[in-house]
Amino acid sequence: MTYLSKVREQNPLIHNITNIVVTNFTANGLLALGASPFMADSQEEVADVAQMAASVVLNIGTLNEQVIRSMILAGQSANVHGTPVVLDPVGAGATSYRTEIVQKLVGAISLTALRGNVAEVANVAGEQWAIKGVDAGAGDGDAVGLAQKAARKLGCIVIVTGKEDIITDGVTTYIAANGHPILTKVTGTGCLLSAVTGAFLAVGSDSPLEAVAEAISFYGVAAEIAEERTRGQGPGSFQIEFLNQLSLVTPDIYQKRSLIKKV
Ligand SMILES: Nc1ncnc2c1ncn2[C@@H]1O[C@H](COP(=O)(O)OP(=O)(O)O)[C@@H](O)[C@H]1O
Ligand SMILES: Cc1ncsc1CCOP(=O)(O)O
Ligand SMILES: [Mg+2]
Repeated sequence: MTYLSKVREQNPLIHNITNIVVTNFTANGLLALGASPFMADSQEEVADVAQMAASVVLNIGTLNEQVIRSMILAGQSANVHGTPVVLDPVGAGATSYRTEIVQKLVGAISLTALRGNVAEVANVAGEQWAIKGVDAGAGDGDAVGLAQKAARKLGCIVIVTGKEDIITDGVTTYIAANGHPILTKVTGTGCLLSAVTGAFLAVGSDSPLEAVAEAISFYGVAAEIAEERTRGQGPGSFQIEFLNQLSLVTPDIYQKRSLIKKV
């Protein structure tokens, strides 16, 4: 059985503390997938929401001091209850504030997975890489080596996304090749992927690395099909069709199209 079918069967509750740019898109993407989104960031309730959730996804896209406190409360509540925690370090390294806050979060919370572009993951792991705002800058270093090093250093699964996606726990590494560059023309596709990773982890406690690898590969397959169906129409049509495909891609279609390999 695929983790995709488990997500659709179990409809896991995903607690998101995310940014103001992508909140609606993330909630709709999780619903399309078959998960149950809960966006909650008040300090007064985040520990309770994290306790009832099957997974907690923290995203630093639009930070403020209140939200940081909420992330720590939610993350620690998840840790106490053995609930997976995913961190998306949006823009880490773009400003010294973001760099400092990410270090505070990784010091206070035990992460299950970290998902970012190569520049963000490099910054979290204390390595050098160019960054441009919330996007990875130019760079042609060893992304696989960087991901593995980051996973070992942080003690969690690391997902580095880009043209190809790298998924590693520092020992076993997968490379996923599905996807399409048009994903970079829709804001929040990285953020939604971090939330989708949370949904697969929620049903994948038997084998978290394989659940994450499937999440990433599935997402790329859905994007490819959406692009094929909206070719020439631009990112707006793609965005809508992508949501459709998150709900329509079956385990069978996924398995036929998935291009993922262990390296
Ligand atoms: N050049 C590319 N070709 C194909 N897919 C891409 C490309 N760049 C990014 N993606 C895909 O876009 C999604 C978001 O990744 P990315 O752009 O790295 O994250 P972020 O938006 O957080 O910077 C992932 O599914 C990734 O595989
Ligand atoms: C544009 C922007 N600015 C702050 S958060 C954000 C969204 C980033 O989303 P993603 O990393 O998924 O492209
Ligand atoms: Mg991002």
